[in-house]
Amino acid sequence: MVFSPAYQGMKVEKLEKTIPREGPIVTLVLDGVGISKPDGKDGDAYIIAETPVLDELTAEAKARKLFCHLKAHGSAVGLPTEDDMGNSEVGHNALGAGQIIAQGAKLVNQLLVDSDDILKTQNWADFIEYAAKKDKSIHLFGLLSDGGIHSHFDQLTALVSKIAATGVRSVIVHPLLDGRDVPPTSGLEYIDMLEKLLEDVNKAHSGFSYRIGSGGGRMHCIMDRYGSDWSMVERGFNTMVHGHIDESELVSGYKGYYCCAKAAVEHARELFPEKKDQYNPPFVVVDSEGKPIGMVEDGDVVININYRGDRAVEISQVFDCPETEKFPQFDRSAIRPYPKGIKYAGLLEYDSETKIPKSFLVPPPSISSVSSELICAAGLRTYAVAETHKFGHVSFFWNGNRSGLIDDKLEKYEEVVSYPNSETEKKPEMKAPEVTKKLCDAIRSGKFENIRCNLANGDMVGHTGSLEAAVKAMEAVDACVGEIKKAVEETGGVLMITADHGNAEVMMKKGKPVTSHTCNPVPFIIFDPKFAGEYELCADSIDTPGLTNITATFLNFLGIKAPEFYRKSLIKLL
Ligand SMILES: O=C(O)[C@H](O)COP(=O)(O)O
Ligand SMILES: [Mn+2]
Ligand SMILES: [Mn+2]
Repeated sequence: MVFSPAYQGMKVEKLEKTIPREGPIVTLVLDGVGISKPDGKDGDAYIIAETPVLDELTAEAKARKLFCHLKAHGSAVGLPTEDDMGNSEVGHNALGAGQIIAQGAKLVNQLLVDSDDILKTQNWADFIEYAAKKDKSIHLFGLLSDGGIHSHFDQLTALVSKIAATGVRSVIVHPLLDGRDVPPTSGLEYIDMLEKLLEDVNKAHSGFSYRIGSGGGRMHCIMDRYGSDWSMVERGFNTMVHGHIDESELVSGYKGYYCCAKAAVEHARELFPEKKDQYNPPFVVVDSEGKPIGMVEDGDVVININYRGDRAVEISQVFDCPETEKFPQFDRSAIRPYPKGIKYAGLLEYDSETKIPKSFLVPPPSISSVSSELICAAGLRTYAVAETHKFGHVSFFWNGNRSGLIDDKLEKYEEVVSYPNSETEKKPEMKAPEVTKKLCDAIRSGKFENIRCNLANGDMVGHTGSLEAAVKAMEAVDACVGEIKKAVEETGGVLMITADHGNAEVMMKKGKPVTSHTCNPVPFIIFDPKFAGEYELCADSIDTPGLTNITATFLNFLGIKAPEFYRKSLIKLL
């Protein structure tokens, strides 16, 4: 076996028996396409849509016993509880690593919520005790919900009370409304909970000022990912740091500056009901003289309360860039001079390869010996493709939250530039046809043994809450799967189709639109046109088969034995 120089020494065992196929082994992730309960009440875009290709592939795989359901939420993907829905980060981590990893959510709970261990860390001293000693404000910003995908309200509660106990007198919270991992207009409930939390601290400690300073919708302010729309980051930064709202926001009577968060959100709802929480315009809380009450000042501490990396990396780069350097994406001093000596930390480390952010309160999960390393060590060539919104899913998340290629001689990762987020509902086909074209070219090229692809539609359109758009999304996906099937058939490869978690299969609850993920299982379909009974699906013999079992499966198709610490393969060679 040839070892790539970067992975010399990594132990890769070949399977004794192999499944000889001429074409590549293709893993296709239909992002956010789960299997709903068949009571027809959920507004299941997958069932409602005309999906002849997927229907036929499913029927054929069932007939050959090459179909099963897999668990994609809760403990199967390392989340704290069985009520935690799956998400792209943990789903793609699971698919790439083949192991159940205690995820960031769980690690933060252990250190911050379930114990006082965080108080013993050096960073607690450097950031929180520092603010108490120097009498600086601590700014907490991030996603305000209990969706449990990027952040959790319980963690914010624990953080605020521990900061208060450390003696910090001034805390300013800059919440981003969610409506994507929780019901679309639930934001005010969380604002109320936050106001109560802060008021309780103020009542218990005389001279303390814990307040909401500014905010906005997560898909309009700050939480961009993969460089898709830096203007979101700039907008959120100016709102939070400089207490400034751009004039373009001040339309139809929207004022931008309000006496409290609740007044701001209520007014935005009245004027722009279609925006819901995700796209809520930015707001700044001002005093009776119209002065922002919570701008970031010299020497203040700024903490990102999100633990998940993809949508936290860009804003972290803004704060990590030294104040003496020009930040390449936008001018941090456009509104007023950028405050000096800001101390920035993430709740977690978001990218452990590029070390973003430079400081963090909780060490991230360590995800090692991922399948990409083994495949490179075996000298096999890999192609990965997705559109921008999901590009980091097939690269960064797949490889254990590390950016970049594992081996540039053996791997090629391609991104198809997405339409902006705001176009998703209007263009439910998204860039799936372009992604599919690249994928089929790669399948036919004969240059890759291993291929993976993510089609974003089920998830991204699912998050809009529009059943009609989600049905169109599923139909677009189906047409793409038809093309992919043809290319696999022509080349004599194998296609595995699955999803990272549910979303599009539940677009309604009690007649109301649903935008969030689900706890449903996901499909696993093997399409192997040259199948001659050399193996069988053995999901039944595995205790709770889940996403992590797919990794050993594609390794086996590639002729590689999965390491002992991987979860079992879904196929048994006969
Ligand atoms: O970031 C998002 O878009 C959602 O919160 C979660 O969706 P994802 O896990 O599918 O990316
Ligand atoms: Mn996803
Ligand atoms: Mn999603």
